[in-house]
Amino acid sequence: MVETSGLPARRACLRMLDAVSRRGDTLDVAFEQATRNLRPADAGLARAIASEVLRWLVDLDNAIDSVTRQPLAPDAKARMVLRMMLAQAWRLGSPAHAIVATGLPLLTGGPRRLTHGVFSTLMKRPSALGATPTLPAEVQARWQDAWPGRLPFIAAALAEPPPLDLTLREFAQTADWAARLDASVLDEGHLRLARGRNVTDLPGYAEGAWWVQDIAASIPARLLGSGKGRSVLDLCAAPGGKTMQLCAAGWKVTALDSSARRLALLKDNLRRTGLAAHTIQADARDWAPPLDDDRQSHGGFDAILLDAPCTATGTCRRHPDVLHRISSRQIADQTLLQADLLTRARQWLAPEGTLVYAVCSLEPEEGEQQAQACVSPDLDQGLVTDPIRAEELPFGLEPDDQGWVRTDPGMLSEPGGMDGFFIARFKPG
Ligand SMILES: C[S@@+](CC[C@H](N)C(=O)[O-])C[C@H]1O[C@@H](n2cnc3c(N)ncnc32)[C@H](O)[C@@H]1O
Repeated sequence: MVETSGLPARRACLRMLDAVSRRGDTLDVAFEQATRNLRPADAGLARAIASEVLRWLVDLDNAIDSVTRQPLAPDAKARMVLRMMLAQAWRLGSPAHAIVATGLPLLTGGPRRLTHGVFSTLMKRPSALGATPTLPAEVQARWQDAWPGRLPFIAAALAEPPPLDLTLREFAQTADWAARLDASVLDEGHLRLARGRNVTDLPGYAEGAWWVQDIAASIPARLLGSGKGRSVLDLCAAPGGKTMQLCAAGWKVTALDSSARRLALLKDNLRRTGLAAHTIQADARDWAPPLDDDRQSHGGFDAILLDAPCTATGTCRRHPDVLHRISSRQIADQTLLQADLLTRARQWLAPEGTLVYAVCSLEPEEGEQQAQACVSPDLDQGLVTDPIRAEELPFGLEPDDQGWVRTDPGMLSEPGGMDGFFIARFKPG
């Protein structure tokens, strides 16, 4: 049977949204599974529709509910298909006839007439989407509590997918690569390109002259400065954005990660960029550095970068699934893991060493509260803050009163925003 062109992309999109909303999968995992057999253009379209649905889900639902007499069940297939149809009309500018032709066939045996009726009614009205997406109630409550003054800016930043940021292997070539890539310079060694460009087709990709990395994600490794052959442990390293920064800055890098799949990506990245690190697949909670020749102790690393696993809510612009998947339970689970990893990292630091802790999360439990616990005077092997200075940060960002850094997606809004990160730097106390 010949399928309507464009239908495979919509089927894959529906599968992705199902995996995120029912199974709690990340959008990345759902994408990989649902688009395995699709042409790249169809896979890209499936992801674009799914991302817009997740970004605007509350507003799309409000529009749907405004024209149905009986609200559709929250998990009804017809509701998900309508969300996809409306996102294509209002966000991607697809023509209504194509949306109907590729939307209704997804509802075999389902309420096609009702779905068509709801869509047609809404198409006679102006778009129901404002300038800023409405956040899910739980997220709104959490962030209102944590960042009352910043919440409107964070929500506004969610309206559009982010631009494409690159970190360069050779900082000295910043101006050359900006010209070759038609990019703007965000900082020395960091470029920003308009979104929508195919990464692997860009000049410099094949020879590993750069890698994709949001400007906020580039800050933690920069705070360790130049390595000059000293040793650094990149404790949760894959897929290796920060490992590559550290290698390029002259550190002797040990890159550890528990995920074999992600560590394989890290190794591919090192091969492509011609950089070298010692890689280890291990759970950091079961691992210990090998002992020195005298077999008495490990002398400790000159630096440790702990870019800890987290809820990743700071990446909500590129991963809008976090708005719907992350609840207080996941925050609590990640917080325990981070505290464990911090306890171990502390023990592996040389007496004059530096530890940078980072999370791409907007939840204070994973950021400020972890840092506060690290500098508690009650701790054996406690740490003290090594305050981050304003001149170490790009774009006029300022550290807070404690010498820590908090970024959010509403910052740097003029050139297109940045991910939300918490970053602190410590020394042995
Ligand atoms: C935020 S990501 C790291 C991103 C990476 N630093 C980069 O810049 O590309 C967190 C990583 O922690 C790893 N991870 C999670 N739990 C771990 C554990 N117990 N031990 C070691 N690695 C772990 C995950 O596999 C994931 O790759």
